[in-house]
Amino acid sequence: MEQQHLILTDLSRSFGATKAVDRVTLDIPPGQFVGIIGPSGAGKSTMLRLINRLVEPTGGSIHHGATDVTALRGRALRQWRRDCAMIFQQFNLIERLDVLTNVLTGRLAEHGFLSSMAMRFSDAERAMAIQALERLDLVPQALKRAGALSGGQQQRVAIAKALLQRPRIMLADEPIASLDPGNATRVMEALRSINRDDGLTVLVNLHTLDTARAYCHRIVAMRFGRIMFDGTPAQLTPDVVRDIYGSEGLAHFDEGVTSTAARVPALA
Ligand SMILES: Nc1ncnc2c1ncn2[C@@H]1O[C@H](COP(=O)(O)OP(=O)(O)OP(=O)(O)O)[C@@H](O)[C@H]1O
Repeated sequence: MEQQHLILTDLSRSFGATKAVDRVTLDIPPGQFVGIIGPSGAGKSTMLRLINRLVEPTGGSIHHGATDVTALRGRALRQWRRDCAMIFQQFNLIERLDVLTNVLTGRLAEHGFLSSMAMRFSDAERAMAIQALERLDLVPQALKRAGALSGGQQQRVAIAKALLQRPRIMLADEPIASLDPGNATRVMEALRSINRDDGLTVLVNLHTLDTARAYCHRIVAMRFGRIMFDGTPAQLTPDVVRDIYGSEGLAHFDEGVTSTAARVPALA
């Protein structure tokens, strides 16, 4: 069951004349930690949204094992969205609710309409939520208002909430872009732990090459909607980086192979 590859074949999405994702083909084995890098507007976000069907493709296909993800409808589509949890740069928590309740909302997809409205959760679900908070070092914050937490803590709450879906794939769209380095490290460590300990496949969009190098088994670089590079961190040499970001982008990098925390500017 867990041995299913996620396979994108000629996956495309246009917005008017813009080819946001342009014939992307990727085979992602289960349990891989994949970093997606590339300049602003390269199509990274659209690709993750295509995978969990927040955005519909204009061409190509997505398969998970034998399942044609692009054809899923109704209940099967809802199940797919549970299988691939998504976390966002802006956390997407309900700030006025406490942390524990926010984490429990990760279970709402399993509930009927009425019990969702009443936010009624079982003891087993509460135990799951507390276990997730323990893993993410957030038990002391459990009864605090989510909006009162630091950005890094809020992102860890978002990860705990995502874990309550019991996903098989974790999609993370620039999860550390608005965090300071210390909090960014804790969030990346949390993603690494669920990848290693739970065997979840992780696909994470990143703006910083050094983070991608430090955490990912595989780096996929996009530009103009296309894949420019697909390989290991060691294969991502300065020449390859120049191809991905162009010479303008490269000027922001330390020429050493272990560059850089600089955000790469948009390339026209
Ligand atoms: N809903 C939309 N409507 C119109 N154009 C869109 C939409 N979503 C994305 N695009 C365009 O598609 C292209 C790819 O955008 P996308 O957000 O996927 O890139 P990205 O690599 O994630 O960029 P960033 O790093 O800045 O988030 C861009 O040109 C963007 O303007």
